[in-house]
Amino acid sequence: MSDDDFAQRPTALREGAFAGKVVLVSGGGSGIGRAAAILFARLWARLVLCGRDAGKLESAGTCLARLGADVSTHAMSIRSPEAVETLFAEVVDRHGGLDLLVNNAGGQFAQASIDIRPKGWNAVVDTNLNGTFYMMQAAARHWRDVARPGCIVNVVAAIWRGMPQVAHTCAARAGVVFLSKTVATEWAPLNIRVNCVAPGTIRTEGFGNYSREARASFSQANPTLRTGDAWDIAQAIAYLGSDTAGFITGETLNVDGGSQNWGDPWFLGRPEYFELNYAEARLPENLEVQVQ
Ligand SMILES: CCCCC/C=C/C(=O)SCCNC(=O)CCNC(=O)[C@H](O)C(C)(C)COP(=O)(O)OP(=O)(O)OC[C@H]1O[C@@H](n2cnc3c(N)ncnc32)[C@H](O)[C@@H]1OP(=O)(O)O
Ligand SMILES: NC(=O)C1=CN([C@@H]2O[C@H](COP(=O)(O)OP(=O)(O)OC[C@H]3O[C@@H](n4cnc5c(N)ncnc54)[C@H](OP(=O)(O)O)[C@@H]3O)[C@@H](O)[C@H]2O)C=CC1
Repeated sequence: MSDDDFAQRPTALREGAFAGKVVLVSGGGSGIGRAAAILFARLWARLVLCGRDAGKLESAGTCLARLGADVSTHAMSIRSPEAVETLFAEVVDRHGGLDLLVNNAGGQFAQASIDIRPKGWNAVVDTNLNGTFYMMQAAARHWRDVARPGCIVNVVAAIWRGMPQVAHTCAARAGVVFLSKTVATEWAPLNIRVNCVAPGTIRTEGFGNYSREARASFSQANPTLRTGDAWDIAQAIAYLGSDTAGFITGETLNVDGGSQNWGDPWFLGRPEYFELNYAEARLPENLEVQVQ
């Protein structure tokens, strides 16, 4: 996976689908956000990238400019409501408005929930839930004030069976899913659609935060027995953000290789209690059968 690869991969979306549209991608300097930004550039969007690391943003901005996009980059943290307000003022000033917000910034660290300290819990919830809300609210206020339609796509996670060893992010992402369902209704009169994309295990720079053992479990965490890549998620984001999805709101699209049905990621490695050992597993007496 590389910028060059994403610049050429086939896409189901129509060339020019985002012509004249301004798309803001948070966390656009790396991984899923960067792949999505490349896809939007190929669909002729004008791009705004934000994240904390100015170097990552600059590198992504250079790549997008090479693809012909009009792009601005903004180093800031979505955890600061003031920084979010400033970002939106800069976007309006520089691009004249916004059409699509992609809330992709986020992350977590692996720890057993019994050990998570308040500062760590708050860091994760503040980023993934509160930061996402500040961005959504700022976008909605903008669209309300200028009486223009808008669209939001939030990147969450496939949390549907819980996420052992990352309880903080599971709680925050569940919050975003139900926040999205709620405002999809509240903001429908403003002509704003709100949807989520729930990735399963997606091979990105973010994997570097996890041990080798954890990463090995990620590729075994769904019935396809492989990880997805950032392009899988980028395309889902662009679809939900496009006019083609104009009748979809309050929805969550899972792009997870079927992880809702089978397989578990273990962020710190699988605890002994959950090790599978069919050879030594004993059935209750009345279920023992003779195998020929
Ligand atoms: C559905 C299946 C999913 C499968 C796989 C998923 C993969 C991904 O999501 S990959 C992409 C994600 N990218 C990341 O996760 C980025 C890595 N994480 C972070 O950037 C940060 O940890 C953060 C955003 C979650 C927190 O940011 P920040 O406020 O900068 O946090 P601090 O580093 O200052 O730490 C605050 C506090 O948090 C606790 N803590 C942080 N890291 C750890 C750790 N590795 N282990 C334990 N605790 C940690 C700790 O309490 C920190 O306070 P201090 O002790 O005072 O440092
Ligand atoms: N890869 C996977 O398997 C999965 C990923 N996800 C989620 O998808 C999203 C993208 O992850 P991915 O691309 O894999 O990993 P990355 O770590 O590459 O992306 C996370 C991005 O979020 C940005 N970010 C983090 N905190 C903040 C903040 N406070 N303010 C602004 N930007 C911030 C980072 O930028 P910077 O460092 O510049 O701040 C970074 O670009 C994340 O929300 C992630 O948790 C969900 C499920 C699975």
